[in-house]
Amino acid sequence: MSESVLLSLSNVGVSYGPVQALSEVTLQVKQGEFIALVGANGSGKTTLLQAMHGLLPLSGQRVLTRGCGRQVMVFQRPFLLRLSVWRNVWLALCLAGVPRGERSARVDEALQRVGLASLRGRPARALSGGQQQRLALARAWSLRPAILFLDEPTASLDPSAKQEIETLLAGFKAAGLTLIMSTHNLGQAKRLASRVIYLDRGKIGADLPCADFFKEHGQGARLELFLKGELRWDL
Ligand SMILES: Nc1ncnc2c1ncn2[C@@H]1O[C@H](COP(=O)(O)OP(=O)(O)OP(=O)(O)O)[C@@H](O)[C@H]1O
Repeated sequence: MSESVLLSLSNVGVSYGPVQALSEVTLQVKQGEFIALVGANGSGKTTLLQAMHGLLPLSGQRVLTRGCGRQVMVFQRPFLLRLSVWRNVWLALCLAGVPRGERSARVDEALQRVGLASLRGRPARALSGGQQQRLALARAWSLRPAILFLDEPTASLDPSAKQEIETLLAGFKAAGLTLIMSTHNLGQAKRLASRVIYLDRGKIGADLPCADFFKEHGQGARLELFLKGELRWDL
């Protein structure tokens, strides 16, 4: 894996009025990593994704490496337009300024990749939840991002749709994409991620290679409880 840094945060804080959602966050994202963000409800995962993506005002420093490339975010519930599957991807390429001559081939390739080529003419909003998420991934993939942010991408899906999305994400990783995903599913983090960042009340509680994160010893007491599913909100 190349060690080139794409994005760094230095002593970053984010607050919503009186709520300090993130504080003292320092990290670097390297090319080709698959980072899972885990932590209890309200620990700051979505806020960190949005801060990394540049969607929120923050204190501290966020630096994108020059020439880092495009960043795209996929949400838990994809926002799809009242258009066909094919047009939803095509329009994203249009808005991103991809030259007209390249668009069709890129849409076709992306739909093929996620297994939706045969549904290209369907209204996007008539797809199942799993298919809609695959369409959101096709749209993201077609933009050829350098970094893909994913906010609980399988949270509302059934087990087989979850598995399909995991397979696609593993394929994205194998193709060299850098991925950063929040998840409540520790099994999913274990299966997909190369690195796990554990957020605890807005701060980084652990930032480890995946295999080290899931070792049963040497963790802080709160992380041990979190891993066992026994972390109470008031502890
Ligand atoms: N728009 C907002 N206005 C005020 N407070 C907010 C807002 N968004 C998030 N917060 C607060 O910021 C903190 C972090 O929230 P965030 O959604 O980032 O956590 P999370 O780890 O993604 O949670 P979950 O797992 O429940 O999705 C929480 O205390 C939350 O209530």
